[in-house]
This record gives sequence, structure tokens and C-alpha cells, in this order.
Amino acid sequence: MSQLKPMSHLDNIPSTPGKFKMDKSPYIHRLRWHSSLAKLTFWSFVFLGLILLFFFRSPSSSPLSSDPSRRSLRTYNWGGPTWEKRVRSSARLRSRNGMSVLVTGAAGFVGTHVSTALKRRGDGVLGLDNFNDYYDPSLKRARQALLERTGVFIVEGDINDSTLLSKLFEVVAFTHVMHLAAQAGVRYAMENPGSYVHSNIAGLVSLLEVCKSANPQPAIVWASSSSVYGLNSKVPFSERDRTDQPASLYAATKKAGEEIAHTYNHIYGLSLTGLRFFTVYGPWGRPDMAYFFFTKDILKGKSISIFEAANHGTVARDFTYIDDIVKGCLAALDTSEKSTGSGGKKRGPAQLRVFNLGNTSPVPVSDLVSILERLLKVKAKRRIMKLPRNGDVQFTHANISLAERELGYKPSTDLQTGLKKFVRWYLNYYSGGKKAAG
Ligand SMILES: O=C(O)[C@H]1O[C@H](OP(=O)(O)OP(=O)(O)OC[C@H]2O[C@@H](n3ccc(=O)[nH]c3=O)[C@H](O)[C@@H]2O)[C@H](O)[C@@H](O)[C@@H]1O
Repeated sequence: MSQLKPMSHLDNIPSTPGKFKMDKSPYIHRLRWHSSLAKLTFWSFVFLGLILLFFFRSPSSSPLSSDPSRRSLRTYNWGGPTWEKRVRSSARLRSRNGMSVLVTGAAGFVGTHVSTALKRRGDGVLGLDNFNDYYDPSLKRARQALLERTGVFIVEGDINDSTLLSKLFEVVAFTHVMHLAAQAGVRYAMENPGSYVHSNIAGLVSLLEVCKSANPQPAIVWASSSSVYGLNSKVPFSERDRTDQPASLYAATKKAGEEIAHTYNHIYGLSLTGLRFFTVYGPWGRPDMAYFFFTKDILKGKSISIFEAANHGTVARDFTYIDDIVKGCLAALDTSEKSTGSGGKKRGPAQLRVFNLGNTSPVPVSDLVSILERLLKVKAKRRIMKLPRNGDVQFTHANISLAERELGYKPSTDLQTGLKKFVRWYLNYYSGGKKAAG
């Protein structure tokens, strides 16, 4: 009880220290000692907290060290009888001549559209996606919900997880792989270079390793990019043109993918088709792309930056509508020949192809903005800016005669028509329709 006395005395100490003259009783000494210990403990925790915060929040000192994508620390739940049943049922074909396709990046823009189209015509489709947060994951979840309604199950996992990939091939003998999982976007490569190496190079190799060992080996169709043409100035871009001058790390990783494809075709007899997509746009698109965030910013009354090249040079893109791209993807799958290897050994030469999938009519970015202004009925606050030195090229223009000949590819949607469909979807999705769409 006697110890309570000084405590009550302490109660009188004002909250502002130093304003109260304290007597030097032994109690006070003890209390001082206690309070310094408490302070020490408190500050140690603060310090420890700051260190932890530093390690978990800051980009690694070398962008290529530690976790390269800064997003793949997640662990995914997969496996078990119920999971296997879902995998099998999603990949089961409903038509006699159909294929069973593993679609990587199925919750992505192109992945969602291709998966839906395949499923609708009776093919078996299993999706794979790591649902990373490069852009709003809720959009990916909404696409997933859409796919679930058409009977496509998306396995959550990373293409770098070879144990998972092997398991998938153990459960289903996929005839085809539509490989669309990638780190997309040209400009983001300066911010997070490791994620491009992680997904577009390491991830591709991890997938091809599993495909090469699968028995039977699947035929693979995968997404390359128009950006491989880099500084090539010969127009329109033909598959025979040089692609050894990439202007961005993104382009370099896609170009590396094309060389890696050659190697796996050459050594293991994998049938491989690379599709060079030209600025694909449309409903359920990617929010990191200009047409998408221009729409958002115009509606918000925010200014948008329109790039122009030196001497007021026009920056233009061969914008290609998603439905045309889907037709190209399906035709590539349909015309792909079987891989020739088995048990990791090549038995004969296999198919190796690369196609441009573009629209063949480049449109200046400023015209794209004018179309959006008309569709949205809002005037854009335009800010003309010099094309930044961050990987963008001045123009793209596809020569599609090879795809026309071999795939019967014939794009039929012009930018005005395609953007109209995009805007309709956008307004519906983001103004109340979002929940319904999801
Ligand atoms: O065709 C391709 O290979 C590539 O197409 C797009 O890349 P990009 O054409 O750069 O598409 P956006 O980022 O949507 O840019 C479209 C155009 O708008 C311009 N832009 C972009 C952003 C901006 O703020 N202002 C602006 O004028 C760009 O310079 C470009 O000319 C995709 O983002 C890539 O993933 C894809 O591989």
C-alpha cells in the first residue's frame, strides 16, 4: 500500500515534462529508471518498425535482385481433389474436333476474350493467372467472374511455378497452350525492369520447359508485340524486317521471347507461333493503356498528355480491335501443327511461326482523342508533350499479308467503331454497372 503514495504523487505531474520540480526521492529514481526503460523499449520498437517498413515498402536497391516483380511474394492455394475436378471439368471439350487449351494470363484483357471465344465454340479451356496488381486487380476479378459464368476456371498461380505447371499437365493432357501471361506496357519497364525479366523471360522459359517435357507436347501460341520493330523505319512493318533495335526493355524481352521460342523449337520440336499484337484495345481493356486512361481523365476533367515527336511529328498507332485479335488468336491455334518431340526429345522438325496482327491503318494519337471527345461528349484538356525518352516509338503500322494468307486474318473494325464499343462498356462498367458486370 505504501507504494501507492508516490504513485498518487506522480499523478500530479503535468503532461508537459520539465515544468514540475521533482524531489529526489528513491521512488523517483526507480520511476525514472522504469520510464527510461519504457522509453528505450518504445523507441526500439519504432526503430524496428521503420526498418521493417523500409524492407517491405521500398524498391530493392538493385531492381533485378530479390523479388523481381515485387508482386510475387504471394503464395497460392492449389491442389486437392475438388481443385483437380474443377481443372478437369474446365478443360473438358464439348466438341469432337475441339482442343483443350491452357490459357495463361486468362484474367488479362486478351486472355479473357480468347478464353470466352474458345469455350463458346466448344473447346476445353483452363485459365492460369497470378492476379498481380500491375493494374487494378478488381478488374481482373470481374473478368474472372465473367469467365466463371461461361464455364472457365482460372487457376491462381504464376507461370514461374513449374511445380504447379507440371501438376496441370499431369491432370490434363493439353493439346494447346495460349500463352498470354506477361508483363505488358512499354513505359512501366523503366520503373520495374525486373518484372519484365521475371514474366516475359523467366516465366516463358519455365512454361516452355514444362511443355517440352509434357507427353504429348502441346502446340504453343503466344503473345509477342509490335514493339519488337523498335527503331525500324521501313513501313508497313513486315515479319521479315529487322527487329534487333528494341526501344524499350519491354520490347527487348518480347524479342528475347522470339529467340527463346526458336531455341525450344529447334532443340525439342515444340510447335511455336508468336503473334505480334499492335496496340490492342476494346471492352474489358487494360487501364494502363492510353485510350483507357484518356477516357477516365477526360471524364474527370483532368488534362491529358498527347505526345508528339521532334519537329511536331505525329505519333501514331495501328490500333487493333480486340475481336479482330481474338479471330487471329483462334486461327493461329487452329492452324498450328502438332509438336514433334516426346519425353523431352525432338523427333523431327516442328512448326515455328511469327505473325503480325495489326489493323493496317495507323491513327494519330490526337485523332484518337478527337474520337473519344465525340463519343464522351466532353472536350479534352489537351497538353501537347514531347515524346518522352522512355521506350515509346513514333509510329507502328502492320503489314498483315502473311497472317492474311496463312490464318485468313482480316481485321474489320475501324478505330471509331471499336472505341464506340469500348466507351459503351466503360460507362456501363464504371457507372454503377461495375457490380453487375462483376
Ligand atoms: O503494340 C504493342 O506492341 C504494344 O501496344 C501497347 O503499347 P502502346 O502502343 O505504347 O500503347 P499505349 O501505351 O496505349 O500508347 C498509345 C499511344 O499513345 C501515346 N501516349 C501514351 C501515353 C500518354 O500519356 N500520351 C500519349 O500520347 C503513346 O506514345 C502511343 O503512341 C501496349 O501497352 C503494349 O503492351 C503492347 O505490346
